[in-house]
Amino acid sequence: MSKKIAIGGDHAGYYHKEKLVKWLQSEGYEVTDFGPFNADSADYPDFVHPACEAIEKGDCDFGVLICGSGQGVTITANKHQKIRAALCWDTDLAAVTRQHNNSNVVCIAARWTAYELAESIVKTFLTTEFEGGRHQRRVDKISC
Ligand SMILES: O=C(CO)[C@H](O)[C@H](O)[C@H](O)COP(=O)(O)O
Repeated sequence: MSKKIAIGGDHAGYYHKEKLVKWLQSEGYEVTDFGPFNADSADYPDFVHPACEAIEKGDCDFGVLICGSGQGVTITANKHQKIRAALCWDTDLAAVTRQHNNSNVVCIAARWTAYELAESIVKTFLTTEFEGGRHQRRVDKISC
């Protein structure tokens, strides 16, 4: 069954998001776009919270969040109990956060990440498995 992806961000991430939606769909992912739907100035929490709620409810499997620096979407997403969001600026980080942290949301800094690299980061994130073992014990200790 195809993985279901929640995607969202803000105006600064809008153009990356639009391209990522098309690319993810072409790869066979089922994508739910939480916006924004144009490049007008927008507030990332308005789009990040609904995207994360969809993952927490099980409506989506993974999230892709994009803002200017990636910081705002990461901070917001990690307010959710069931979300482990990681800001990734290369493919090695995208792989290790899946392997070690079982992250379920990848965050991208659109103003510091060329589109082609963003696509590679998302591809690596979505195709890398959690290693479990000692990492499961640590992930279990994250919630407070
Ligand atoms: O939340 C952010 C910074 O931590 C994001 O990078 C936003 O995209 C950024 O703050 C938007 O800035 P703008 O000046 O309103 O375009």
